[in-house]
Amino acid sequence: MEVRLRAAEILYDLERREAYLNILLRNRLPFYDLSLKEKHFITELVYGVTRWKITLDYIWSRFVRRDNLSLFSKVLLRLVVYHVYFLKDTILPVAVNEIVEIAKKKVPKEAKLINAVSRNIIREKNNLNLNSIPLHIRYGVPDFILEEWFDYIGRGEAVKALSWLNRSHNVSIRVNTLKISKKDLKEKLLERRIKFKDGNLVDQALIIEDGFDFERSDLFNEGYFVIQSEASMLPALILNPKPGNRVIDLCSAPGLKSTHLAELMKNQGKIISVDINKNRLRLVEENAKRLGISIIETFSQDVLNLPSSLDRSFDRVLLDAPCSGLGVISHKPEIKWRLKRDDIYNLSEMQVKMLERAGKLLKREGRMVYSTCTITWHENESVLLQFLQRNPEFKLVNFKYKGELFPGIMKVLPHKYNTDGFFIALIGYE
Ligand SMILES: C[S@@+](CC[C@H](N)C(=O)[O-])C[C@H]1O[C@@H](n2cnc3c(N)ncnc32)[C@H](O)[C@@H]1O
Repeated sequence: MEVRLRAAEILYDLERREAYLNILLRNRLPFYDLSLKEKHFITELVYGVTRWKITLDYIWSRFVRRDNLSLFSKVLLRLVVYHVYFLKDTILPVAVNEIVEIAKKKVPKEAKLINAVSRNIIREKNNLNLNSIPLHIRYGVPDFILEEWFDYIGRGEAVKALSWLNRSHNVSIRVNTLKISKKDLKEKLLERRIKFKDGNLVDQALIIEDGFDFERSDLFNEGYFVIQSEASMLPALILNPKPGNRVIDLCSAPGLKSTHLAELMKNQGKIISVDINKNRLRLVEENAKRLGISIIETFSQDVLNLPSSLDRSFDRVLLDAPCSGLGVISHKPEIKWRLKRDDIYNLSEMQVKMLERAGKLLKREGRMVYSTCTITWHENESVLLQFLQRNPEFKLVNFKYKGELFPGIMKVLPHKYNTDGFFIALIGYE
């Protein structure tokens, strides 16, 4: 019973405290007296239920008339539906009995109802008319996100992207070539019987194929790698800084891209890593230290309030803007339920202002990258268009990546490149 109880507690806290799923798991799993297999099952349950929340709610609520059910009971009913429709290898009566036992302990007044509803869900499981379910509920996203994606990338691509984003994928790492070669890191992984393969998109990336307690490993502590999706490695590669450059990374925490820039610069030159959040900026410092990087200087500041003394003084500017994060919902599925339609428009307005400030920092011959980890027109192309219209001295700069020519913009759709969704634009002076 403990596995399902822990999963229910995590799901309850995720919603009640607006917490983050990966952080809840990282903080709690090590303290459960459970096998690795059981911990994997907790992870599967909490990710699955969070991804499909809207679909699970749609199904159980057809059997419940009252609308004042406690959050914990809702979580338990989501778990029941998830077992019924999404898990192949479960003995349903055992799972449901356990969930009812949890209900008796945690929500005794609603336990009878949970029991009755669960039996009804199981009895009716083959009578669900898929065609009657609204599309966004079938694909497990809020309606406005599906509308946005149908408009932005077309129906076919949107459905493929969602199918990719609604699953778990192997984690990738970026080899820190300041400390170790890719070949030597591969040998060390092999010695530890950790399965991996080469990245799909980035030479410096390795994809880890089975469970590996990354942050507790000696290889991580030695600073041999960074945990980073391949898509997130592209902005630094496309910005292509040179050793000795003066670089500014405007929204830098926790420092994945700042440290990547430093590595590409062979730890020579200067990087100013700005972030509005002081606590998160500390993570940049910790990461730089672990990775053996000495050219990063952190600066806690709102991008919009950067002093004019910095203007026109950087060879490279990176604006990895705060965004709605819809490209990373495969590993942060809670994001999609917290986002509101207006958030996208508000973010877009802020991103345009940030990009205008960023442009002023660039030297005449310099290059700037605007990137987001999201898939919305308003936060990507629309921001660029507004910026270029208001600042005609700038243009998009064509670039090549792995032999392919990109017209200033690389739109990484997750299913096409088998990595997070990302948007990267390279900008320079006319
Ligand atoms: C997408 S994350 C950056 C990830 C980072 N580039 C990396 O690769 O590790 C966005 C960051 O922007 C910061 N941020 C948000 N608004 C800001 C502002 N007005 N000025 C500076 N930083 C800001 C947030 O604190 C957050 O750390």
